[in-house]
Amino acid sequence: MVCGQRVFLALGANLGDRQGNILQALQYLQAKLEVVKVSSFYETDPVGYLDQPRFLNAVCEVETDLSPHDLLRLAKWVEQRMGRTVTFRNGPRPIDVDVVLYGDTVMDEQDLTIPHPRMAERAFVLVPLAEIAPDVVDPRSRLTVSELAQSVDRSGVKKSQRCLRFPLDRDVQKGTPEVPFSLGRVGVTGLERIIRLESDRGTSLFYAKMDLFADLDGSKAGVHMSRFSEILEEAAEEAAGSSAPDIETMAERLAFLVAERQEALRSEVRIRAHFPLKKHTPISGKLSQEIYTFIGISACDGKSCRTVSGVEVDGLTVCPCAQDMVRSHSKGLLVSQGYGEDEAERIVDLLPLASHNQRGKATLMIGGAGAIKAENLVHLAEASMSSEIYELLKRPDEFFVVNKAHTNPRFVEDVVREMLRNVVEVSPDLPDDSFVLARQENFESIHRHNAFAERSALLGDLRLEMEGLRPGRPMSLDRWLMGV
Ligand SMILES: Nc1ncnc2c1ncn2[C@@H]1O[C@H](COP(=O)(O)OP(=O)(O)OP(=O)(O)O)[C@@H](O)[C@H]1O
Ligand SMILES: Nc1nc2c(c(=O)[nH]1)N=C(CO)CN2
Repeated sequence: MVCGQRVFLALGANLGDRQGNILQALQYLQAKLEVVKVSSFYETDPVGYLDQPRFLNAVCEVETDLSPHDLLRLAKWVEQRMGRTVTFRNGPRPIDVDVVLYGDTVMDEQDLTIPHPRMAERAFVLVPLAEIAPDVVDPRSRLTVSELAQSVDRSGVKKSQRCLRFPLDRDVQKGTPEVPFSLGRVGVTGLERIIRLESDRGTSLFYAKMDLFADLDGSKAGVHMSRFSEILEEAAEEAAGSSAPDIETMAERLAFLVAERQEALRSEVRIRAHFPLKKHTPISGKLSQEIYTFIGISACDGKSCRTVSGVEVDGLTVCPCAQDMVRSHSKGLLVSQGYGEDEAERIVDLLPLASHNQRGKATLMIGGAGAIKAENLVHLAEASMSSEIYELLKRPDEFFVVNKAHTNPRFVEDVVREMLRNVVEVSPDLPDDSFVLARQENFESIHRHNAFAERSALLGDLRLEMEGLRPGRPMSLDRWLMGV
């Protein structure tokens, strides 16, 4: 096929589930070509042989490498696959697929004529065709489709809504709920989207997973779940279509939209996306690309939002406990070999000591006005583990990582405390009511289970606690988002 050819097929059905048949035919066609546009469906009076049920007609534009004959073969296969039997010309059928236009090709062969020989007289072809391709020129008459459509009687062709009719004697959702509880979060989870965010390289596309929720009043049973997710989908489309400066701003925009569309008192949006950041390896200075998970969470009451930015970062942790046992053991060995106590102590202080180590996942989130950006949080979280890790490590880099990790043995608790300290120390300018969450999960190498630690609190409380001025007060992410 010559590139840029516009190819159009006409579809018609007047037996069985006509709408279902056209949709099914479109699905079968896509086994071998790409359907790029489909017209509305039209209810049409039968033409040619009149004593038969009314037709449903549509036209689609397709993109294909198939030759005209292969396209005809595909059309015939679809007709036969859908149970069309040989009847008579213009007779009733579950589906008819005709090749209407194939670019500017004009051909007259025994089994194939292009443009379709009766196209110019058929309103049931021209009206849907004019809807999706008014300016396309019929290479035989040199008239545009819209001109051809003007010159036929269109009275027997009526646009029809695609619908599924079924007897609806009551609308369950319209009643009051049987149990009048209000619900905190109703919505969709795991919605996958490509989002646009501004990065240092301009606007980039990122793969993201989102959860979108609105609260639901106890008197409101009237929300159809499908309608609900439809609105959320629409809101997600709208907000995901335009770029945002960062993931938390994207979450905030979506939260506003959801609250507005759902007329909800409260909405909540959570987004996670994978971000590539460039890092230099520690010794050889090679550039490597590291993938981090950025998190944006926002809760909105229709007027204002509470927004959190966060990161999930992989790193390395070395177990202090096992290292301490290795130390005692090594010292004992030295003493048994005739070294004095003090000397043995100095030697084990000097030499690197083995321990078990594992990959760990640090999560660090900050919420509130002027919060630290996810890109910066990455470094605070990485610096809190025994060592950061790299995708690319030349041998001196590898030694650096192993040595650094064994010089900084840390339990999960240590990592969380380090993160909290880092946040408190680097952000003296953030308000006391900022939210901080630090979490560490270690995928233990000597167990099948993981080790876990977490703390979340208001920054002001962490400041006092670090000074020893007040015992720890917890604040959960959910409560902070709720403004409780
Ligand atoms: N452009 C075309 N698209 C589809 N079939 C075509 C075309 N040109 C010629 N034909 C030939 O017409 C034959 C009959 O087609 P089909 O069974 O669809 O006829 P019909 O739907 O009863 O009437 P009509 O061709 O007027 O729509 C096909 O087997 C095919 O070889
Ligand atoms: N309204 C309408 N009439 C027809 C149709 C059709 O698709 N719609 N197809 C025919 C044979 O191709 C004959 N007559």
